[in-house]
Amino acid sequence: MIRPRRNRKSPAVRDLVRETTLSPADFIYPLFVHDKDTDEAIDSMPGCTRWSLEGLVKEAGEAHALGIPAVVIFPAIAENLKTSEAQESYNDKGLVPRAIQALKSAHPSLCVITDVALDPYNADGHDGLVRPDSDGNLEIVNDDTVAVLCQQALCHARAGADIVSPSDMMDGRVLAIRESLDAEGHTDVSILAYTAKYASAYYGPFRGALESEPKAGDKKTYQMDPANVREAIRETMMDEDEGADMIMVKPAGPYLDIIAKVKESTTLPVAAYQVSGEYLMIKAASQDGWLDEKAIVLESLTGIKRAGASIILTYFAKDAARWL
Ligand SMILES: NCC(=O)CCC(=O)O
Ligand SMILES: [Mg+2]
Repeated sequence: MIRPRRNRKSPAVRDLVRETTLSPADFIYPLFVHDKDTDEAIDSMPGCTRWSLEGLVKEAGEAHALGIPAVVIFPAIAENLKTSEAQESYNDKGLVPRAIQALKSAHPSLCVITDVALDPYNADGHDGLVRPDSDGNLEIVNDDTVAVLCQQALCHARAGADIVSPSDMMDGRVLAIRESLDAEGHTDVSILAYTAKYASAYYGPFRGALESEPKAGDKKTYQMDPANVREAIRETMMDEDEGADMIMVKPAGPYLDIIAKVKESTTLPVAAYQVSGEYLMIKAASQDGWLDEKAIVLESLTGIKRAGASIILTYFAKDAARWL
């Protein structure tokens, strides 16, 4: 008789036949930073912190020592620096360039990734510039935003970023950023594109962390409709053509089918972002022992990797690296 259970009979046999293995080397650790001397717990994301520069460097060092190769930094920008044109997003003396420099000088082998989008800097809380159209309705404009994103990517590259990661979902930004970087000699700076970023309710806790909730409207004219999968393939083909080095699907857990299909349609490395709402659901359910946090975290990350993501952005990166 054919008995599949023979391949499950002992830990040793299960180790031999396992198809998916998680490793700390799969993780990108998202870290929040603010321009204050103290570290602050984030109410909307229990267990996460808005770090001072000093705290950021220490936390990133601990993660790197556990085998995590990369961090991505998200800045909480002071309210008085937010403007309608988001000029602070390309200030060479701004918080992000200083964070990049501090991280790279303390941990030269750590891969430092930056978020390229305007929402932390934009008085309107949108990823792009908000302008009235001819009828007076507010519009998130594409091409003028891309010009600012190029300035922002250059600012990060000058400060020493290894990878810039546009999360804005404007059309044409990957090519424009690639050309801007190359023209200034940053030919080795990579682009990790948020290729299939969905207009998701799972981002709620993150916007609390950065106080970057859109002031008016939603993000549905630029982020993707959760109902669509073929459109993700179209976005993938475009970002590959435009010169992306890696592509990303976001969120991760509720979008495993997207990860799998995107993986089949590209030869680029595929990343997936286990976002703040996914994090919070596991945290909340584990707090009173309703779920076993460690088991759930490792199972959710294994599922994301099995679906096809070889790179996972997760707020659990440091815990998971410790557990593995
Ligand atoms: N551009 C980064 C994000 O929007 C993160 C969303 C989340 O973790 O919910
Ligand atoms: Mg696109």
